[in-house]
Amino acid sequence: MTSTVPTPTATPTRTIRIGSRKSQLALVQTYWVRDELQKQFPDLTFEVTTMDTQGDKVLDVSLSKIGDKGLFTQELEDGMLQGNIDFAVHSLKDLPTRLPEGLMLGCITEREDPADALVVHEKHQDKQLDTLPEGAVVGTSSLRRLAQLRHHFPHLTFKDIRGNLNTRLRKLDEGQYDAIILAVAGLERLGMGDRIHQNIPADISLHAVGQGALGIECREGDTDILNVIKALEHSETAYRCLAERAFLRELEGGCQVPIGVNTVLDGETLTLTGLVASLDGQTLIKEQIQGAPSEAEAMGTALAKSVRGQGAQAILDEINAANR
Ligand SMILES: NCc1[nH]cc(CCC(=O)O)c1CC(=O)O
Repeated sequence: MTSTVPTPTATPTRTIRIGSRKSQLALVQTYWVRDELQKQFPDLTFEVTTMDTQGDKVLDVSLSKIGDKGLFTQELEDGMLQGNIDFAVHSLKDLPTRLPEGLMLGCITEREDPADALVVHEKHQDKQLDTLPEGAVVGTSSLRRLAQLRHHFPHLTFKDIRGNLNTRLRKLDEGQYDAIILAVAGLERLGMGDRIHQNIPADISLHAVGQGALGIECREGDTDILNVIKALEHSETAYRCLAERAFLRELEGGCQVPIGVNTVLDGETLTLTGLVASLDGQTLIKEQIQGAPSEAEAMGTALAKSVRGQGAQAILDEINAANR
């Protein structure tokens, strides 16, 4: 007797595995990416895998002391290289400018407001950065924010702060700080935009490279995955962030350094402003370059070389020597 077993002919629907950190902000961002992709690719199945990274585990050490070599990304990157996940969603700001061999930045999504925000304790509701009292304690763990704010507001005292957004807000509300500085984008994404007390203007403090955008990292040359994630690419944000990342890549030597940027894309003209600050806020070296968006990365590199010649190299040498 013969039995006929039907051979499956249709290719099974592929499940695409997305990697994410577990923080509330990371999950909001990752689920946004998943939902947007699901709308565009209804036949694909997406699955989210969460992981703790070094940056989530080590909470008692200042960020500037541990440096930023993939602190928030390495476990996810190992997951991609081992084939356990297909791509990872990051805050672009947390993604190092040099990626491990075999991985690439496959997509940059539309940026939210990249500015920093002042969030104050309720007793300072009527205050702004320039009217906070002498000695008021401002929480930030970013050398970039520290140096620029120290420069403009020498009457303030700065104190390190770590932990996720909710932890930082709790420390502020408990009275451990008079005010803290956070990214506008993170607060907005978590539905806490009402905590933004002052949107810090670019002439006071330039934002971090990639701030406000998401970066999707994948295996180099994984065309199936690239074809999917590219659907979320926002070209204006991508040009701006590629210029910003090239500026940082050319300047950083491993340690966290106070570097700020601003970019504007107006028609076919991309303007990149870059700044390197000394830790004490005494010296700010700031320069600007303009060019075509297709030259974004070359512009970032050229601007970095230019600020180096204007004294940024001495600042970087000093920071690197102190960290050695
Ligand atoms: N390093 C932490 C981090 N990474 C991304 C954001 C906010 C969202 C963004 O900049 O895209 C934050 C928090 C903050 O700086 O306040």
